Amino acid sequence: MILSDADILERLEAGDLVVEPLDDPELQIQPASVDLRLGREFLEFQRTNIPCIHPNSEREVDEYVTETVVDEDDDFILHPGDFVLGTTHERVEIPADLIAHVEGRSSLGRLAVVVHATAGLCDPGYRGQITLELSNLGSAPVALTPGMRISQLTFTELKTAAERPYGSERGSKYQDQSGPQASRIESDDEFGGDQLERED
Ligand SMILES: Nc1ccn([C@H]2C[C@H](O)[C@@H](COP(=O)(O)OP(=O)(O)OP(=O)(O)O)O2)c(=O)n1
Repeated sequence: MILSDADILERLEAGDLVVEPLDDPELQIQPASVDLRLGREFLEFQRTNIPCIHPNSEREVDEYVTETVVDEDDDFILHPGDFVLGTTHERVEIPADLIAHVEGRSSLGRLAVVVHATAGLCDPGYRGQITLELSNLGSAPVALTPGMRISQLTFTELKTAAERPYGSERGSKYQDQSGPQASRIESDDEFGGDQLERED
């Protein structure tokens, strides 16, 4: 069951679902979602000198990203074909019996701005700001202003609460993240290993 505006308000008031700061609830709480605003920090991939990213190489991913913090009242220009990581201004706490989905806003979609290129799921138990995978599929640069409503979060009730919510056991490498976080896929091994053993 997807939470409606009344359900969302009830859970926010109960305090187990957290979206903060929620400065303008009347504007931000939509019929069945909460609009989240764009933060000021961005991570951009270098355009040159990247032979190839090896996801499993220790910290290699970090070497190829540079951080930009947009000044107050300034914009971040997202050029056609760009892929950058941004962040929501709000931090969230998702209780063990809900799962949240990061969705785009139609008004930005109509400008060809995508807010999550691939992954849009916030696990039960997740706490932190949400890293946005921003891309511009159009042919004109688009100015993104920190503080603008950039994405919306929907909440779905689980049939039963997660027994091992995000943060409680292995994995959970993005728990309590603040600002945009580059991929930490290289620590997958440490957290259980994704590589299949070779059969000789
Ligand atoms: N666009 C998104 C999507 C998710 N998350 C946060 C909330 C999720 O609960 C957490 C982990 O997401 P995934 O489970 O999709 O990521 P991984 O499987 O790579 O990480 P882990 O191994 O920690 O589960 O990251 C985020 O900040 N931005």
